[in-house]
Amino acid sequence: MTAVVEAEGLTKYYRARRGLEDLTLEIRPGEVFGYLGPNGAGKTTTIRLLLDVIRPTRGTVRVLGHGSREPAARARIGYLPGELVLEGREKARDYLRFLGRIRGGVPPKRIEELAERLDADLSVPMRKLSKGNKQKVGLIQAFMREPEFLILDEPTSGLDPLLQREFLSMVREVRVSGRTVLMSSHVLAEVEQVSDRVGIVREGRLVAVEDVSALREKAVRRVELHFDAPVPPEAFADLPGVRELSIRGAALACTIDGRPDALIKAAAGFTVVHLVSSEPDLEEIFLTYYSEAS
Ligand SMILES: Nc1ncnc2c1ncn2[C@@H]1O[C@H](COP(=O)(O)OP(=O)(O)OP(=O)(O)O)[C@@H](O)[C@H]1O
Repeated sequence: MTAVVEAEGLTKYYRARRGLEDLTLEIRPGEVFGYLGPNGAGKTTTIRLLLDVIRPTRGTVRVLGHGSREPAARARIGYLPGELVLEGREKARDYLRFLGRIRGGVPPKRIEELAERLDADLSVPMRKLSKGNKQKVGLIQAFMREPEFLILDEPTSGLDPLLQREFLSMVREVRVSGRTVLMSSHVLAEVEQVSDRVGIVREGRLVAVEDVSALREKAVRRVELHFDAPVPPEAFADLPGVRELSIRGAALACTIDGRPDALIKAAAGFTVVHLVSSEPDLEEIFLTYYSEAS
């Protein structure tokens, strides 16, 4: 099967400033690929190169089997830009219907269905849309044609948590229908819920590509356990993967590298009344990769 994205040594400099350095990456048909990195890492640069909005300094990229300069792939892609410009007096509904017509006949009903799911107000003139509503209009135009390949740049920015969940279920539906998604984000927690694989980009370089399950195992987490009575520190000494252990009476706190299995088995000998496990922080995962690289 042809890869949906095939990038080879893809590099972009904005004059002397590095946007992206030597990206080699394959995105497979039918997968949700999460593209993670902090602000300025090079995510938007990558996406713009895929879409031929900007041209590479070096390297090549093929999208849906076409070179990035051939327009053939564009009609098969749904795209949500990171900074969507929507202006004018036209109502959002009219704008979407217009886009639907020029992009091969999207039934108005489909636009209304998506608007309802995302709780978007389409009766507002574009220039008066709130940030959240703008993002919803952007999502509707990206999803409405049911494209083969969806490229979403920071899709949840400006959406409240309930709508973020709705959005994630829309992504899952795209995946179930066998289509492909590339989604950039700086929030690991949302990406890991829907992605098959994630790429981590930092300072213009792809530092890792991992199956989400493998990434979770590698992640560092802070864990707290509270017991019904003080526990003996010896019971928790030298557990594999457990670091920065502190035990004060009935409360235990530590950091876990990877699997929490050893800690859970040790704790099972006592009565646990409360457990707090923080979501792994993206920054901490980067640190895991840095320590591996050095
Ligand atoms: N048009 C441009 N001119 C000059 N430098 C640019 C331009 N666009 C991006 N850059 C620089 O390239 C680097 C990568 O930026 P990019 O926008 O790709 O990052 P990002 O990961 O998408 O971050 P964000 O989430 O903030 O958009 C940054 O250092 C940025 O300042």
